[in-house]
Amino acid sequence: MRVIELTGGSVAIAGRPVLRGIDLTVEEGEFVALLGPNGSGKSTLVRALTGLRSLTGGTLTLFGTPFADFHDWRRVGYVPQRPGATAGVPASVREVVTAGRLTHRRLLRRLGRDDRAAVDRALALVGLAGRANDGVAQLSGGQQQRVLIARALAGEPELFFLDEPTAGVDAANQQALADALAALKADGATIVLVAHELGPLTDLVDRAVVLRDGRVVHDGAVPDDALAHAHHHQRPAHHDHAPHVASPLEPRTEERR
Ligand SMILES: Nc1ncnc2c1ncn2[C@@H]1O[C@H](COP(=O)(O)OP(=O)(O)OP(=O)(O)O)[C@@H](O)[C@H]1O
Repeated sequence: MRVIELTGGSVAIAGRPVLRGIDLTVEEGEFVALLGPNGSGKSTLVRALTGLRSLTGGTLTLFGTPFADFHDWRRVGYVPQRPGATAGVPASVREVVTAGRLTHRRLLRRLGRDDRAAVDRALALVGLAGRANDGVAQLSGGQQQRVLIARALAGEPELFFLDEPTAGVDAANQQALADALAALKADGATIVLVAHELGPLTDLVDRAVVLRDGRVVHDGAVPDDALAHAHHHQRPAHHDHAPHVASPLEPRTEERR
């Protein structure tokens, strides 16, 4: 099944073209790496694919459904860019991860056995089962990133977007992430991941799509320069104002509005 089909996808921000006619198809079970220099449009593409940013041109179908008719966001998980989003939040690791179940619960229904099992599985997948009752603020940046990944995993997504989950994350945490994504992939999930260098994720990647200046300049094997060595990665200022991660306790549905 074709999970993502974007044809001629364009986005302009404040009149400036940021994505210019992107064609991208992703099949069920594929692991696609989105690569490209700073400002090439990777995050904007992920936001467009998750409905956080409207396309100004082109057509998009998700799971074979035209975007305008697609409402099954429970099937989609998203881990935004911006490590440290959990810093200073007085919540336990388990509480943050449990927030990932909100779209599965009816309003005011208490957590059920399925919810708790999914939370436990997600915590185990990212290797944080032993830290469930610790405050998130006590964890390192890399571990906090894993908490956000576990929160998205708790929703048991079939299509999973991660925006630079390895940026600024140490080797041990990168390996933990690679293990979690390998397990998710083995379960048949479709994964789209933004990265600068792939490091321990390299072997999981089926296809690399490279953006430059809002266009796809490569779609195929992973290019050599993306394999391991670090690029100097300057985070542009606009990421400090990312509108969609006000709090890790915010339900995913609200992140999408
Ligand atoms: N909210 C915004 N307001 C204004 N310009 C924006 C906004 N979001 C993105 N842009 C611009 O769109 C272009 C693409 O940005 P985007 O974040 O998608 O690139 P990226 O490839 O993800 O870069 P990075 O690797 O730095 O995250 C950049 O020139 C950026 O400045």
